[in-house]
Amino acid sequence: MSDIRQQALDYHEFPVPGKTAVCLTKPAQSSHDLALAYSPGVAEPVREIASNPENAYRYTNKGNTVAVISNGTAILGLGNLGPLASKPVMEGKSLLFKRFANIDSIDIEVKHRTTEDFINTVEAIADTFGGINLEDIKAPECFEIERELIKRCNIPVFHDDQHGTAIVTAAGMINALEIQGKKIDDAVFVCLGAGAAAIACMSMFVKCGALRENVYMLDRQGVIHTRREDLNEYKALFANNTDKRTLQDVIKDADVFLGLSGADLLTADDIALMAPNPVIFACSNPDPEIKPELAHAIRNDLIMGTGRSDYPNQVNNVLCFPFIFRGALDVRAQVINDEMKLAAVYAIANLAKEPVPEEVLAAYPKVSSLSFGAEYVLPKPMDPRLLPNVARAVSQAAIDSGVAKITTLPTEYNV
Ligand SMILES: NC(=O)C1=CN([C@@H]2O[C@H](COP(=O)(O)OP(=O)(O)OC[C@H]3O[C@@H](n4cnc5c(N)ncnc54)[C@H](OP(=O)(O)O)[C@@H]3O)[C@@H](O)[C@H]2O)C=CC1
Ligand SMILES: CC(=O)C(=O)O
Ligand SMILES: [Mg+2]
Repeated sequence: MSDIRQQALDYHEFPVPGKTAVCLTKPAQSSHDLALAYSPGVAEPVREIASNPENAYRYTNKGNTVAVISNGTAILGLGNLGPLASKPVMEGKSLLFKRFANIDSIDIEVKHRTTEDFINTVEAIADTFGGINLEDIKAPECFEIERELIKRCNIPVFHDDQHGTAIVTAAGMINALEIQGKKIDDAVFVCLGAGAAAIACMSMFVKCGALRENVYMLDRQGVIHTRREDLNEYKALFANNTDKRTLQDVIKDADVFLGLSGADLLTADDIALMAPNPVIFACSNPDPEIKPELAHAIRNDLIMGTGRSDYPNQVNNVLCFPFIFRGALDVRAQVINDEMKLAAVYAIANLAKEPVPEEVLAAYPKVSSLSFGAEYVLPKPMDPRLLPNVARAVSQAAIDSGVAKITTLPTEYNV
C-alpha cells in the first residue's frame, strides 16, 4: 500500500507538478505569426464573434474545450475536503478527456459561500467552453446546481457523478444480470448510498426496466422508507413502503448490491445472505464497500465490480464522460438529454459483447484473455472502440432528438 502511495505522489510531482499543461496549436515563431495571433490580426476574429457568437466555434478553442468544475464537497468517497484538495481529481478528469477523446479540458475549483454563488460563478464563465462537466459536488446541492446551470447555459452541462456513473453502471448491470440469468424487472436491488451517484443510478435503472418497489436505498440512517420524515425530495423518490430498516434486513435474498457510499460498509456476512447468483458493484472510490477478495472468498456464484482499475469489471464513469462529450461536441448539442444518455448505455453494454482486439489485451498485461462473462461485463477504458461507438450513438441520438446544431455525423466515426 505504501508503495502505491509513494508512486502516486511521485507521479504527480515529477518531472513537473500536476498532470496537464497548455500547448499551442498555431505557429508563434516570427513577428508575422505574432501579428496574426495577437495584435493586430486577433482583432479580426474578435469582430466576427462580436457580430455572431457562433463564430467562437470557428475561430477559438471553445468547441473542443470542456471545463471540469468542482467545489470539492464529495471528492470520490473521501468526503468534503474542499476545492483545492479536489484539484488532483479534476486534473485527472482533464487528463482522461484528452487521452480518450482528444478533448481539451481545464480544471476549475470554486470556493463559494452559497449554492447560488456557485451557480452564478459557473454561469458567468460558461461561454468560454463547449461544455461543462460538473464533478464531485455533493447531494442534494448538486441537483439544484445542475438543473439551474442547464437552464442558464446554452452548452451541455453534465454532472458526471450522476449521469456518467449511471450510464456506465446501467450498462454493466444490464450485462451482469443477463449473465446471471436474471431479468431487470424481477430483480431486487439494494443501493447503499442515497447521494448524487446513487439517486442517478437508480433512476437510470428504473428507465431501463427496474421496478421502483424492488429498490431498497439506504443512507446513513438506514433504509429509506415511506414513514421517514427526514427525507429530501430526491431521496423521497425512492422511499419504499416497507418495514425493513437495516442493511441486513434488505440484503437478505437481494439480487443486486450497488455501493455508492464509502469504504468497507458491506460485510462477508451480508453477502452470504444474498439470493443465488448475485451482482455486487461496490463502486466507492478509492476503496470499495467490500474488497473483491473477501467477496469471492464467501461465494463463487457472484459477479463483482468495483470503481478501480486494478480488478476485473471496472464500473467507473471514465467509460462514459470523454465519449458522451465527444458525441455532444461533434454535433454541437445544446444539452445532453435522456435519449443521448440511453444511447450511451446501450453502446457501452453492446461493446462488451464484441471480440476484444489484441491491442486492448496488450494494455492489460496481467490478463491473458477477455470475453463477455462474469469477469468482463464492461469494456476496458483503453478500448479504442469506445470513442467511435459511444460518440456515434450519442451524436445520432442528439440529431434524432432535435438538440444538435450540426445535423450530419462526423466522418471520423466511419472507421
Ligand atoms: N465508480 C464510479 O464511477 C463512481 C463512484 N462514486 C462513489 O460513490 C460514492 C458517493 O459519491 P457521491 O454520490 O458523489 O457523494 P454524495 O456525497 O452525493 O453521496 C454520498 C452518499 O453516501 C451515503 N453514505 C456515506 N456514508 C454512508 C454510510 N456509512 N452508510 C450509508 N450511507 C452512507 C450518504 O448518506 P447521507 O445522505 O445520509 O449523508 C450519501 O447519501 C463515493 O464513494 C464515490 O467515490 C461516485 C461517482 C462515480
Ligand atoms: C469516479 C468518480 O467520479 C468518483 O468516484 O467520484
Ligand atoms: Mg466523481
